[in-house]
Amino acid sequence: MSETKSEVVAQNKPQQGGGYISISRRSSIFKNLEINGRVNGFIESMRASSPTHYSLSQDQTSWIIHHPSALDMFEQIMEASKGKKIVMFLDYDGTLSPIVEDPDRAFMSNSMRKTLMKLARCFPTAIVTGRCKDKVYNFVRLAELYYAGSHGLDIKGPTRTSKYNKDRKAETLIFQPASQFLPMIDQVYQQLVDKMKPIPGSIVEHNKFCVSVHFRCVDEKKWSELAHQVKSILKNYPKLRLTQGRKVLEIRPNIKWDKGKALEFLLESLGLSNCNDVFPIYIGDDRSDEDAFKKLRDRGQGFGILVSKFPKETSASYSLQEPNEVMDFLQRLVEWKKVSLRSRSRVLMCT
Ligand SMILES: O=P(O)(O)OC[C@H]1O[C@H](O[C@H]2O[C@H](CO)[C@@H](O)[C@H](O)[C@H]2O)[C@H](O)[C@@H](O)[C@@H]1O
Repeated sequence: MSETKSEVVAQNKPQQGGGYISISRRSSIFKNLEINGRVNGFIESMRASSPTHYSLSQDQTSWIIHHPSALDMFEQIMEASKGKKIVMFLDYDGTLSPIVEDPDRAFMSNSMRKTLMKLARCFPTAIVTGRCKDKVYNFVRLAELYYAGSHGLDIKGPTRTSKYNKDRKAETLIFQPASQFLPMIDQVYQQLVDKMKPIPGSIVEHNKFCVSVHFRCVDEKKWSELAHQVKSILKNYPKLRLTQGRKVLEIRPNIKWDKGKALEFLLESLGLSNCNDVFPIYIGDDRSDEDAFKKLRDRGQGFGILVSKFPKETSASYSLQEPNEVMDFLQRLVEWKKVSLRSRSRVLMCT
């Protein structure tokens, strides 16, 4: 897939705050783009995809003002949700499980699993991930959740009945808007595996409707070779597109479908799409989650929470620093629900 300069710029500063590069860092990236051309720009963007440090306290302060901690703002958030149906959308890597070097070992803690189980008893809950749906299911192992794998290209409803799907037949909800891409994705996966063999540390992961090329463990000196190889394959597949996540290049079908669309589809499946009283909360850490954050802003419903220790450009309203804080937030939601149910039943008993 040939890439023009403006496309590279667009990847560095995705639409509507989809980028993950701090303001000061971004301007230096733009300078680099102009001086060194598109290869360096792409490499800068790869470097910025998963920052490990941050130094400018000025940006840090403005970040906290504009994206306060969802834990600190818990009461205000709950006040805003009053009388509305909360629906939970959760990304997996970096949100429910900590980022680790080996993608096959990104396990979720047992306490996170218990929290999710309780959460799903209180609110409809979906996992929305770039991973293959079955792989993420093996990590989460909760049949009462909705799963949207491959960036929302592979959606499946709960297989265990819960309060929210008891009227539906198990496994009725299945949606795969890009099934015609399966053979192409298989082909590209094979080619990528071959091309990545000489690059130590690279990992090619088959995510069913998408492919991930990981460079977290690749020496930075080899990044441009890796990017070059990926692009040389993709130029023969104009129906695929290249996006970036945290130290990962993602190859996806070039169709108008993303995590935001998946969120909308799931709300529709729950019969909540046209309700004014729905309050979706989306928690995620990666660039692809921005599509969902933006969707919530556009709908004027609920809000997004970005999981990040570092200031990033985002359409999310609040922040949490890491998966442990996500778990605290989810536990508080469960407690809040219990208390509000108890006080409602007390009111009913008194009337
Ligand atoms: O949408 P997500 O659930 O966030 O999936 C995006 C990618 O997540 C995984 O990679 C990331 O986590 C790995 C394990 O912690 C880490 O090694 C890697 O550097 C991260 O990018 C997953 O393996 C990818 O396939 C997903 O595309």
